[in-house]
Amino acid sequence: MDKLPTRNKLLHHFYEHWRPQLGTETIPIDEAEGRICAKSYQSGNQIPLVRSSAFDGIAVKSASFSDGMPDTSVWIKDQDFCRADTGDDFPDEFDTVIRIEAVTFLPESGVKLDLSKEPVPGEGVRTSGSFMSKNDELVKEGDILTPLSLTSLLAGGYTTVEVKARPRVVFLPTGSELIKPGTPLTRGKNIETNGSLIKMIMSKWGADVTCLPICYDNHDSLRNAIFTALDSADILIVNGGSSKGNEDFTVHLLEKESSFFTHGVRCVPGRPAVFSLIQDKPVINLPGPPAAALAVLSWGIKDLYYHAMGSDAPHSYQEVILTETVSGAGPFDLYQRLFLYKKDGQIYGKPFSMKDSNAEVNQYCNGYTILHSDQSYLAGSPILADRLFSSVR
Ligand SMILES: Nc1nc2c(c(=O)[nH]1)N[C@H]1C(S)=C(S)[C@@H](COP(=O)(O)OP(=O)(O)OC[C@H]3O[C@@H](n4cnc5c(N)ncnc54)[C@H](O)[C@@H]3O)O[C@H]1N2
Ligand code: MOO
Repeated sequence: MDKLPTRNKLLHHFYEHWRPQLGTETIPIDEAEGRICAKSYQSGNQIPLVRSSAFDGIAVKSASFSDGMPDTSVWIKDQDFCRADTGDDFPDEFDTVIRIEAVTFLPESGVKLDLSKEPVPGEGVRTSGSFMSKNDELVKEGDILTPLSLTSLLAGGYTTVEVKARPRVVFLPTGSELIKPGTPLTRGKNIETNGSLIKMIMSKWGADVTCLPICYDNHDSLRNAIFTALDSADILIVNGGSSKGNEDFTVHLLEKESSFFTHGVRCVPGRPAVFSLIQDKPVINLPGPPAAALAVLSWGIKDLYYHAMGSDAPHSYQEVILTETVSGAGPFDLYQRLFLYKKDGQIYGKPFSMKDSNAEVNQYCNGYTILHSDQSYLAGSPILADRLFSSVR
């Protein structure tokens, strides 16, 4: 068991053998939030192009102040000064801006300035390129595009952006005991729920997810289903049949058909997960139990999904206080589901235990942490948690 690779080693080893080959597409910037940028972009614009006022005020000639404070009561608008509000350009004969709060406009003409000292040339002026310079780097290949970085692209002169294609994820549930949701439960049957879990979570990452009909435990049908699925998949997830059961065909089939194959990870639940490559595409055998499927999805498939697009998986890590002591899982790391909640300004993580029903776990679980092998974690100690879906209340 100790020989099983850690999560990091497993993924690292997998990435050494896998060269993702996703295409790209060019889309409108307003539709690109969360997508992965396919190339670097530099600004085509210099903003402001010449200069602009840093605040609401009047633009003046600094030379007027070279011999001390001038008699501004005789100033003529648009000759000795002009209005220049925040972001405004102004004529070249002016070079300095005075805040409007220091200016009183006199009834006839002229102004009264309430200044403690003469303005320095260039004061109150944003210089050319001070907001954005031509050729400033805006985004890099592999960046996850955010509303902010996308506004930089707009300012830099772009209206579309080239992004990595959304990976096509195909989910193949296997197991003769499985029935479609909505089918009345009968003895020995179990409702297929992992497909919806994968679809809901991965769609949020931007994946294009297709869930196939349940494939019953039959070697030839499973083989057919896998190869048909590969025609339209960039990533294939085969669920169930990962362990040692009589009908656990998946693991053997993948071992036989793959160019790269690794079975097992030093983390529970999810220990018998398979990461393999067929036709240079990742084929993951996700263990059937829903807790195992969630664990492998969180640390493994998410990483791999973003790696396919040349990016790193985003996480919402946060230090929280563990509310109950948890002993680890011996030589295995433990994927510990948590209920994250806020009390008196502090965020806590309540670990679920084997005693908690699935209904209770699924009702409250909104995060997880991974506890290291051979360690106990005491109630009251800080741990690093990652959010799963909903925000913490
Ligand atoms: N003798 C041993 N038994 C088991 C071992 C072992 O080492 N020796 N490993 C255990 C571990 S750990 C895990 S994890 C599971 C792995 O199970 P499989 O991946 O082989 O999955 P199945 O046997 O097909 O199903 C297990 C369980 O999960 C339910 N399931 C399957 N698919 C779905 C789905 N899409 N949605 C909801 N639930 C699903 C299935 O009905 C079973 O109840 O093996 C242990 N056994
Ligand atoms: O690794 Mo398995 O039951 O512990 O998911």
